[in-house]
Amino acid sequence: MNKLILQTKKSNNDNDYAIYVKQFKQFFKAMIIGPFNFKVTSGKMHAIIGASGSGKTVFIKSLIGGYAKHYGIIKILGKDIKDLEVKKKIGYVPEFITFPEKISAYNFLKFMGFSNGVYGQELKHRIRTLMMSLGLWEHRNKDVNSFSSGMKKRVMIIQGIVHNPDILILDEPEAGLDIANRKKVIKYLKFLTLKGKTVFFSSHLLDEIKDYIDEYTFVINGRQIQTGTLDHLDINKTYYIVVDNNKKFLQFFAANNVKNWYDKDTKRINFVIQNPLHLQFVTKFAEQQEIKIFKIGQTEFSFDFLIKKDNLIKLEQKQLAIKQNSKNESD
Ligand SMILES: Nc1ncnc2c1ncn2[C@@H]1O[C@H](COP(=O)(O)OP(=O)(O)OP(=O)(O)O)[C@@H](O)[C@H]1O
Repeated sequence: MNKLILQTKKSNNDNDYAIYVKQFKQFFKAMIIGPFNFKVTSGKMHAIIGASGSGKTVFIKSLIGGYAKHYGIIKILGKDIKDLEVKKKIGYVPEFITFPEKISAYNFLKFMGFSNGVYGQELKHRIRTLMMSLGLWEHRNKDVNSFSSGMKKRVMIIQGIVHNPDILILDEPEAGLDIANRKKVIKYLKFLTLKGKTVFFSSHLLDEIKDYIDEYTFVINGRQIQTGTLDHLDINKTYYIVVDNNKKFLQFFAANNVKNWYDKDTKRINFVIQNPLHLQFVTKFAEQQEIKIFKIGQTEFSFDFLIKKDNLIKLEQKQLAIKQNSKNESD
C-alpha cells in the first residue's frame, strides 16, 4: 500500500500542469532568450518576473503561438499550443491594445466574444456580469477610446476572459496604471485563481505582487534564474553573483545592510537576501550602474549558517559521523 502511495506521488505527469515548459529557447541576432524550464500549476497565479528587456514578452508571445518558431517544448493543458481546443481555453491580454475607432466598450466586447466563439444570451450575460464586477457597466455605451488607462485595461481583461478560459495569460497587466488601479487588477486576477482559473502574467513590480502570487519564475537578461513557490519566501537564502565591478557591488551591499562575503578564489560575491524575489533589487542596481552580470545563482550553503562558528563545528561533526557510518556499512 505504502509503495503505491509513493509511486502516485512520484508520478509527475507533465500533462497535469496548466503550462509545461522544457528547454524553451528563442533566438534573435542580439539576444538568446532561454533556456526556460518550468511548470505552472493549474489554479495558481504564476508571475514571470524580470527587468525591462529580460525576455518576458518574447516568452509570452511564444506561449500564445505568436512566433512561427521556437525551440523546445511548450505544452498548455498537456497539448501543443497550436491545438485549437487548447486555444479556446486560453485568454490573452496583451500589454497594449489599439481599439478600433469609435466603438462602444460594449460593442467591442461583443465583437471579441464572437471572435472567441461565444454568442447570444450567454455572451450578453457574460459581458454584463464582467462589466459590472469590474465597474464598467455604466460606461458600456461610451466610446472605449475615451476611457482612462485603468478603464481600458479592465476592458482588455474582460476581452481576455469573456469566453471563460481556463488559463489567462497577461503581459504586464499593471503597465500604465496608477497604484490604486494596479491593486484592483492584481486583486481581480487573484479572485480568478480562487475560482479555479490559472493566471500567468509578466511583471517587474515585485513588491506589489509578492503577496498575491503563488509561484514565480525569475529571469535576467533572457536567462531563467529561478522558479519557485511562495514556500521559498521568508527563508534566508544565500546567492552569489559574478560581476565586472565587485567594488561597486560590495559598497552597494554594505550601504543596504545586505550581508555579503567576497570569495577571492571563485571571484564570487556571496550575499544573503530574505526572499529570492529580491534578486530584482540586485539586478536593478547592476542595470543602473551598467555593471555586467556574468553569473548569478544560489549557493550550496547558507551564509548565515557559516558565520555561526558553533554551527560550523556541528556540521563538520555531522559530516564526519555520516562518513564514519557509510564506512562502517561498506566494511
Ligand atoms: N523581433 C525581435 N527581433 C530581435 N530582437 C528581439 C525581438 N523581440 C525581442 N527581441 C530582443 O529580446 C529582448 C527581450 O525583449 P522582451 O520584449 O521580451 O523584453 P521584456 O522583458 O518583455 O521587456 P519589457 O518589460 O520592457 O516589456 C529585447 O531586448 C530584444 O533585444
